[in-house]
Amino acid sequence: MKKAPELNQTREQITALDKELLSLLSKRRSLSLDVARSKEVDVRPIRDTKREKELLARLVQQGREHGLDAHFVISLYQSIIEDSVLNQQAYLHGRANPEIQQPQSTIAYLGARGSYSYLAASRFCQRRQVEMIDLGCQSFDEIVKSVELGHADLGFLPIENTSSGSINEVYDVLQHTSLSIVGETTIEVGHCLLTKDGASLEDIKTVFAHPQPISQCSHWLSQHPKLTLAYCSSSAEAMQNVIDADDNSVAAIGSAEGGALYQLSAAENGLANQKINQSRFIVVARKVVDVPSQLPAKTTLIMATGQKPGALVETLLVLKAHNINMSKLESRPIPGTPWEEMFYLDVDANLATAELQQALKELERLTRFIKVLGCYPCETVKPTQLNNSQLLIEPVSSKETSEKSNTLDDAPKHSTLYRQQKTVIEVKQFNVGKGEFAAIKQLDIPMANDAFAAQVKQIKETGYQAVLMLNTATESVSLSEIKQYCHLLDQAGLTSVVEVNSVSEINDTVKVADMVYISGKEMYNDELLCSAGSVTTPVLLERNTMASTADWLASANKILTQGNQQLILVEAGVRSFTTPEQLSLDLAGLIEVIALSHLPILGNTSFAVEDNLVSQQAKAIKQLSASGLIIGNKQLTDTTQQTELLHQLHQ
Ligand SMILES: C=C(O[C@@H]1C=C(C(=O)O)C=C[C@H]1O)C(=O)O
Repeated sequence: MKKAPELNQTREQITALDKELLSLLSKRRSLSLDVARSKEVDVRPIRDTKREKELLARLVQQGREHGLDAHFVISLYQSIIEDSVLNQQAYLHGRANPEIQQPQSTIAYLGARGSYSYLAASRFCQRRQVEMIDLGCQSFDEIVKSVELGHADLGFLPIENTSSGSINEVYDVLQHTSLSIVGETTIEVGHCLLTKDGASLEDIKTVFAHPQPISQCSHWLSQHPKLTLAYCSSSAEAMQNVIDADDNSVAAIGSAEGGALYQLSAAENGLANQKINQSRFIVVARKVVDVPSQLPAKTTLIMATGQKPGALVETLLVLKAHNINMSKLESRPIPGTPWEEMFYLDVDANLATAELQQALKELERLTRFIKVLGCYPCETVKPTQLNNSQLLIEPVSSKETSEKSNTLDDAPKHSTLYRQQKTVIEVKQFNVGKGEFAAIKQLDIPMANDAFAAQVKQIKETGYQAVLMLNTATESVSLSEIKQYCHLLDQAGLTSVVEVNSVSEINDTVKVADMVYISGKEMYNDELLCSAGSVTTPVLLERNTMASTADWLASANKILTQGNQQLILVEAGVRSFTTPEQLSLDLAGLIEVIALSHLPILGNTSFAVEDNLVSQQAKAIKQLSASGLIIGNKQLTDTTQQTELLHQLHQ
C-alpha cells in the first residue's frame, strides 16, 4: 500500500496553492478593472451576460476535464463574477462622481466596530479603495444628523432584511431628511452565538442582542426557551457586554467576523430563520450623485397620493405606461395625519432618463407630495445561470409556446383565458414555464445521511434539477431530518421537493423545503389544498388516479384562489378499463390540460414498470410540450441509460 503523505507537508502545499489562487484572483480583478476602463471609453454596459454564459460553459467543460463538478465551478465563478461586476460599477461610479471618491471618508453607522453596519460600511469602502474613518452612532437619527451637519461624509442605514423585512424606523427617518441616497450595499448576515473562552451553548444563560437579530433568529430562540434575552442598541454593544461580563454564562448574537474583532468565538452558527439571511443598506450623503448610463440604476421616491379609491393604482399605471419596473413598494404612516400613508417606491430606472423624468412629471399631477430620495447604482448582481443544454455543451433548442390572447376575468384561475402568459416557476436550479425541460428524481425517505448524500451526488451528475422526497415509513419523518436532507440537496445544487399529507406537515415543511408535493390521494383534501394556497412556497399537485381532468383542475383552482400562484400540475397516470390494476399515462388528458392551462405540467412516470416504457413515456411527455418529468426511485437504475435519456430530453 502507498504510504500516506505527511499531513504537515500536504498542508504546506495547500497553503502555497491557496496563496497562488489569491494572487491569480487579484490579477483577474485588475484585468476586470481594465475592462471597465475600456467600457468607460466605448460607453458599453458593465454587465455582459452573453460573455458570462460563454465563459461559464467553457469553464464547466474545462472543470470536468479536471474532475471538478459543474455545480462547484458555476457557484465559484458566480461569486467571482459578482465581485468583478461590483468592482467595475464602483470604479465607473467613482469616476463620474469624484467627490465621493476621496482617499478618506468619515462614515456614520450604527453601533461600534464589529456591528453589521460596520461590516457593510467597510465592505463598501474597500471596494472603492477609500480609507474609512468610522463614526459609530447610537441611533438612526444620530447617523442622519452626523451627515447633515458635516461630521460624516456618508451614512449607512439598514433598510431591509430577508428574514425580518423592512426596517420601519429607517423609512421614517427618510421622510424628514435633506440627505440623498447615493448607494446601496447588501451583506450576508450570518448570525452566530458568540461566546468567550470557548464557552458552549450549555453554559449560556443570557443572550445579548439587538432587536433585529432577535426577530431574524426567532425560530432558533424559540427552540431554546431557557435562554434569557437582553436587548441592546447594536450587535457591537451585545459583544462588548459579553467581554465585560464576569463569567462565561453570557453570549451575544452577531457575525463571526464581528466576533473575531472582540476575540469571541462562534459556539453555534446558522441561527437565522432564513437560509439566505441578507441585509440591504442604503448610503446617504449631502449631495446627489450621477449614475453613468452603463450602470444598472435604481431610484427611490416617496409620495403621498390623494385619499380616493384607486389613487395608488393610478400612480402605478404611470410607471407601467413608461415601462418602468417597480422593485419595491412600502407604506408608512405620515406623522400627525392618522390613517394617511406615505409610499416608498424603488424603481429600476436612472433619474437622468427621459422616461423617468416624464413619469415624474405625470406623478406630480396625481400626488399630494412627491420627492426623489436618490438615484444610485443597483448592487444586486443576479447570477447568470446556464440552461441544461449549455451545461451539457449542446446547442439550445428554442421552443415557442402558443398563447391565446383573449382574457376573461371570470374564467377559472388555472386557464389560459384567465392568464395568457405561461406561469414561470424558478427555484434555484429548477425552472419551468420558460421552455426548458425539467427533470426531478424521486427518493424514498427516511434514509441514512451518508446513503442520501451519495445518491444525491449521483442524481446531480446524471442531470436532474430537483429531488422529490416521499415518505415511505409508517410514522412521519421528523422535521429536523427533512431539514438535513434539504440542506444536503441545497449543497449539491439541487432543489428540494417534499411530500405533505396534512395541514401541520405543510406548515412545517415550507420552512425547510424549496417546494411541496401533494400526491393524488390528497387531491380531494380541501383543507390541505386551502393551506397549500396560503403559503408562498411553490406547490406540485398530482392528479388522483381516478380523477377526471375537470376534478384535477378544480383542485388546482382551490389552491390558486387562496393566493399562491406558484402551482405545478403533475400527471401521474390513470386507471384504465382494460387493466385496472395497472396505471396508464393519459396522453389525451395531458394534451387537453396543456392547451387549457397556463400552469406548468410535469409527467410522473414512476408508475411505469419497465425501464423501456419509462424512456418512451418520458419522450412522449416532452413531445407534448409538458414542462418536465418525475422519474421514480426504482426506475432507470442504469446510470448511463438515465444520463442519456436526460441528455436527449434536455436538447
Ligand atoms: C469583465 C467583464 O465584465 C463583466 C464581468 C465579467 C467577468 O468577470 O468575467 C464578464 C462579463 C461582464 O458581465 C467583461 O465584459 O469581460
